[in-house]
Amino acid sequence: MRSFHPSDVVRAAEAPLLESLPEGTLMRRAAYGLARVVASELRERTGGIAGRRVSLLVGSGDNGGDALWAGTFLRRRGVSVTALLLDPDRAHPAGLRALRKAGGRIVPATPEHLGDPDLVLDGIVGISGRGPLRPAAAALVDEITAPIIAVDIPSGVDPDTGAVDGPAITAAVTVTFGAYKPVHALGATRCGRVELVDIGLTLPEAGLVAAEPSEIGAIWPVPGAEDDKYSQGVVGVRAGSARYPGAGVLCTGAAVAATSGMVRYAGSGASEVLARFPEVVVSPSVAETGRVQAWVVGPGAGTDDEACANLRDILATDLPVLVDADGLTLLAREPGLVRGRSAHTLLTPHAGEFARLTGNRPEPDRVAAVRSLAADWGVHVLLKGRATLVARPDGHVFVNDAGGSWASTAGAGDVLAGVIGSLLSSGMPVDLAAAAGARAHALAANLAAQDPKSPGAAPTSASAILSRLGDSIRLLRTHIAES
Ligand SMILES: NC(=O)C1=CN([C@@H]2O[C@H](COP(=O)(O)OP(=O)(O)OC[C@H]3O[C@@H](n4cnc5c(N)ncnc54)[C@H](OP(=O)(O)O)[C@@H]3O)[C@@H](O)[C@H]2O)[C@@H](O)CC1
Ligand SMILES: Nc1ncnc2c1ncn2[C@@H]1O[C@H](COP(=O)(O)OP(=O)(O)O)[C@@H](O)[C@H]1O
Ligand SMILES: [K+]
Repeated sequence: MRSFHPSDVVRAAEAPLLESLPEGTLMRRAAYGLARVVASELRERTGGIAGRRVSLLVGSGDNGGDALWAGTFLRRRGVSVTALLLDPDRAHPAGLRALRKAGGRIVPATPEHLGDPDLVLDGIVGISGRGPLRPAAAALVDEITAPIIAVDIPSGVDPDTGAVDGPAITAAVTVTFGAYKPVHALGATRCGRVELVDIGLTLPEAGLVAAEPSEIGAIWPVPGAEDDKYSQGVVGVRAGSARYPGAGVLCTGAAVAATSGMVRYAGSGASEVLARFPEVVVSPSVAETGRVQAWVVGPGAGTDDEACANLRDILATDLPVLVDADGLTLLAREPGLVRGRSAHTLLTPHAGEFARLTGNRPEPDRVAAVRSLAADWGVHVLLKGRATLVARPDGHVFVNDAGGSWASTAGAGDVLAGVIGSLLSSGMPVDLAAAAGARAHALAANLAAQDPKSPGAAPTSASAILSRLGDSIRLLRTHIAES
């Protein structure tokens, strides 16, 4: 698992090292790692290091100190370094002395001093920064055309929530120290590639984690020698309606693709489902559906009296239940239906549905919001988006950065519900099923946007995502062999 630690935890972990090590050791350790990444980026992008130009944006805190020390190390490799000081009287004194001694140029932070660098280092603010870039920094950043390497975090992006509320850095690479911070998962589009430099911190267990592809590949259920269609879990899907038959087809098809057991469909879209997926066992109603080990209820299922009665009946079982879409709209009116269930419930809202359930949108602190709903209702919650979050009632959260936004298309959520439902029926713990499903779904969306015959990517659709699920699971499972 990759762990993400909030800034107060990182600061607390730094404290004993700051006490025990000679002054400046930790910063120079961080800056040395940073300089190595910058040097390799220079080589990769320009073919060399000596004689290349790097500009440093230097703020008033230790983040600026990191940039100044990295500039010092780069000078020793023949790089031409210019430090632009945003607050000259407060720039890190030791870093400033070292860079000056190493032959760096030190200038005020105005656009005319920006020059034409090969790379820019963002040392404006680190984990103590709050709010957007201030006007002088924002004006300078506006003029930059070179790729930016963010020091620790991209300045202007909240380190703990990834929220952006005004001008902020968009980095090609972020080099972070000691620990990944929440922003590196929650604000991935601002961070670019993230490199971690070990500075020797000892950290507590994290409350926000991401599963590695190999870990998901390793737990993905596949049939064994003793298995049959029932032993691997049967999922019941109550989705689709006369108005939205497609939701039933997409959700059921995704459940079929995700695992090898059996899928039962209950609802009025049975003939559409069968036409596309003849392996599904259909029945016209929930009551007439055979035994299942988990239920998915809600995608396109309507909000009429029958849909409501079905939701009640399904939630009255002692089986794990995933509630999505129309099911969430019904639940918002009657939250009591999930309280005190003997089995787990997973709610899978997008931001709008989240607001329907709680009265508030989840931003800007999406992790806190999803934790609070999960704890208050005693359920698991998957909050959709570019960074999908999965919260357990005990506050533990999985994050999955989709690595792209191709899944932002109608019906993609129906596919996600089917995948996770299938995993739930296999007996996988709810948080892992949700996290693994989100990962496979996001990967399938990225694959669907690509074409092996031509480079680049193009808009895709829910049907295409569904058709690439198998490839996505195969890819995740090949990571087991590689790791
Ligand atoms: N501790 C360690 O051992 C190690 C720490 N390390 C490094 O230190 C970094 C943390 O450094 P830090 O705590 O000095 O604060 P940092 O984030 O540089 O700047 C905050 C200052 O900026 C200001 N400011 C605030 N918001 C702003 C805004 N929006 N726009 C502009 N300015 C803003 C605010 O001052 P103000 O102007 O408000 O008085 C505040 O004082 C950390 O991320 C890592 O890079 C590494 O060297 C490893 C070892
Ligand atoms: N900007 C985005 N980047 C990446 N993934 C996204 C983005 N927006 C939505 N998604 C994903 O696409 C799916 C959309 O689900 P949902 O909103 O329920 O759509 P629908 O109801 O049309 O099926 C979810 O898996 C969500 O995480
Ligand atoms: K920074």
